[in-house]
Amino acid sequence: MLEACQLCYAFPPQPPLFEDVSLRIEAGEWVGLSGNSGAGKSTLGRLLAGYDEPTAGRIRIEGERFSTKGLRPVQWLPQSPELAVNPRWQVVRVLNEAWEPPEALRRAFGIKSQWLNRPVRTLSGGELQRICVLRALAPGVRYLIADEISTMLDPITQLALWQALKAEAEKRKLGVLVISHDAALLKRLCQRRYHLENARLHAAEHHQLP
Ligand SMILES: Nc1ncnc2c1ncn2[C@@H]1O[C@H](COP(=O)(O)OP(=O)(O)OP(=O)(O)O)[C@@H](O)[C@H]1O
Repeated sequence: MLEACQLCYAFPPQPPLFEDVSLRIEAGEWVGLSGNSGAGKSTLGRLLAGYDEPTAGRIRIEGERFSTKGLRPVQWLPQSPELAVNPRWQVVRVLNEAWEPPEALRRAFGIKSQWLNRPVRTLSGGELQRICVLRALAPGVRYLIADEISTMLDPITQLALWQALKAEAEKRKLGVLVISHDAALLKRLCQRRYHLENARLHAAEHHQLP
């Protein structure tokens, strides 16, 4: 289980973004996170992945601290994938940075072989997002923070991405935190949902998958 206990965080001199924020994600569980723009969802995602330190509170996997050196067990997938890659690298180098995804998985994520030898900067945002999602599924990764990852995709590609990710996450018992403004998407994908508001996390009503 990925567990965050009583997290506090602020960007001084702004008022605290979080006060006593706690959440847990079980292995294999999909949890939703909503909140108004600026509420702090991405900041929370970065804290969970270990990119920043909370000013108070703790983040543990199975009760243990985890290393943020090398491959992170918690992967944060940001809304803007171009910020997470070296634009001069070829697509294949980015995709294979932590592991070599098999061809069947490349197909499942809609990644075309003809992209592989192109420079990353020549991909569209939606194409690059799929590369980054598959790159993050390296063995050893246990939790994903999917931060608005499908916003830039058309509805059909969006559905295909979530289906591919769902299938792979189930196979590997990955826990996933889906951050989105799309309430219908969160209801469809997530067993439990939280809403971030006024520095606190509120549990939304329980929702069974259809
Ligand atoms: N490095 C920083 N320095 C100062 N303020 C920051 C920094 N990063 C984020 N903020 C501020 O913290 C607040 C929360 O930002 P964050 O990106 O976490 O919000 P969000 O809920 O993900 O928003 P959105 O839905 O618009 O993506 C915002 O008011 C933002 O301007």
